[in-house]
Amino acid sequence: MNDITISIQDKTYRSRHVDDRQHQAIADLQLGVGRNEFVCLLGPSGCGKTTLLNMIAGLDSHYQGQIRIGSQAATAKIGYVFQNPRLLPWYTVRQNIEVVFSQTPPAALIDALLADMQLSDVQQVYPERLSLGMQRRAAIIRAFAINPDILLMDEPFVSLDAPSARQVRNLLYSLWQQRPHTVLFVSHDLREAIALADRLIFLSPPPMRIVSDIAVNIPRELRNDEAQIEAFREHLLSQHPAINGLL
Ligand SMILES: Nc1ncnc2c1ncn2[C@@H]1O[C@H](COP(=O)(O)OP(=O)(O)OP(=O)(O)O)[C@@H](O)[C@H]1O
Repeated sequence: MNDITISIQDKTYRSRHVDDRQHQAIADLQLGVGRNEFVCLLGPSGCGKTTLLNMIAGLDSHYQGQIRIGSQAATAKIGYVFQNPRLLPWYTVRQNIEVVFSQTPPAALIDALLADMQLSDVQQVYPERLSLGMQRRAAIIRAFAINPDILLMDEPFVSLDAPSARQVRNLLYSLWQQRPHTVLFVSHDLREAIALADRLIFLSPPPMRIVSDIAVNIPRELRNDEAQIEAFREHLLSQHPAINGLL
């Protein structure tokens, strides 16, 4: 059974300016995501990936179509990790996680997540003193802490150097294996997407549609093995040459 069922007939941005220009961002997009599936969305810059995540998160309801999360869309809990970590500078790392709870924050869970993401030692530090990689890890903890029905991640490793991106990616992957969640993850990096995903969804330039939907069959214990990732990538690109133009 799908955890997310997306059926968008049309998402058009209408300019409020006098010339009333329109931009059709999404047309006829159908996508189902299974429970605890990790799905990566890949497509050219500006194709509409963030637009789609915002629609799933309920931040944008101006479209024709339906997005169903679990059995009842209205009460779904959404965790959203943005491109920018968006930590509050006047709160410590721990307070930035606790702030998402309207009632008493679950201290033991937060302790465990801080340990899993290797941030226990800096939990009382303010974000400006952290590296960008650490800030990203704190943002990931904040999203996991609410135990969301759906976890949306919009290029959460963008602008990290390669070793930091690899470290955060590996920590995220082991966190997700311990605490499975349904994830929609936007990436521009095919190797990163192959290392993380159960499925890769390749998207067209606007109006955005699904071009290819490809299962990644590399066993979980081999996702750290760069040779495996590279071999899968080369095979994928040779079988689906059109994908080259979408990255
Ligand atoms: N509020 C808006 N009004 C008008 N057009 C918009 C608005 N927001 C986004 N767009 C346009 O919709 C298209 C899709 O934008 P979106 O940010 O969703 O793309 P994206 O695939 O996430 O891009 P990137 O990979 O660069 O982050 C772009 O052409 C963008 O200019």
